[in-house]
Amino acid sequence: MTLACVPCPPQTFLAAVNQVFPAEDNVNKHVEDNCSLMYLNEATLLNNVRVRYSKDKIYTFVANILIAVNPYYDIPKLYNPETISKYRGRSLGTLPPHVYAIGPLKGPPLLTALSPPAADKAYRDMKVLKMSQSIIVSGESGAGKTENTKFVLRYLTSSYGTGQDIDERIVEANPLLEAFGNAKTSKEERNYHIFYRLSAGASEDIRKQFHLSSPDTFRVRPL
Ligand SMILES: Nc1ncnc2c1ncn2[C@@H]1O[C@H](COP(=O)(O)OP(=O)(O)OP(=O)(O)O)[C@@H](O)[C@H]1O
Repeated sequence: MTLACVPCPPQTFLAAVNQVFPAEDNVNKHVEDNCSLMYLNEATLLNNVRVRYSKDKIYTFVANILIAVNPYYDIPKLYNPETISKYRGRSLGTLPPHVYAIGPLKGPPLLTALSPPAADKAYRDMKVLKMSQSIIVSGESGAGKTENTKFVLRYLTSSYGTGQDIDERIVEANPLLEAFGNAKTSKEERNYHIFYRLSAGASEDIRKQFHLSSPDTFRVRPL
């Protein structure tokens, strides 16, 4: 299903009864948490996210999961320092859904889902429960996972950090860490990206030690 950027004009369809689900009369009404929808089904959930997105409200809760729609443009003031301080230490649900609060679709819309609602809750749970916390960020390619992860890092380091540029350092290390997990399996490339980075960037000594040549000359036997 493709979500439109603006609410579509009402249309009439003929459908079998078992394909029809209840919805509120006012299709432009939206709620901050999909669980608060009077009728919860795939269509009402997607409509809620769509209506919110058309108003630049790209974040929506589903209980303690956060859905984010990639806006593909900078929404003014959404991530500025004032917004960061507004969310600091605030319980989940007391402020509108935001990646700073918790744990997130476009062009056609793309969705990223973060669980648990991310940043502030993860930090407070770490302090209170004295346990390491994980934030799961999931979504299709281009959904905004990397961007939202950066927002979370920036939020945590500017709210609770020591003032060093630790967020930049983590963000800069990201492509390198991703290279250990990403591999393309087309005919031209059959290894993890880190291998090509290593063969491209290694000094002469390292190349000799690991028997590496230029990445362009690397071939593996076809499976
Ligand atoms: N919240 C946002 N505000 C503005 N632009 C955004 C936002 N989220 C994503 N984008 C835009 O969408 C692009 C793609 O997002 P991103 O790289 O985070 O996707 P991804 O889910 O990590 O993709 P992949 O899985 O392919 O790495 C970004 O480069 C940025 O231009």
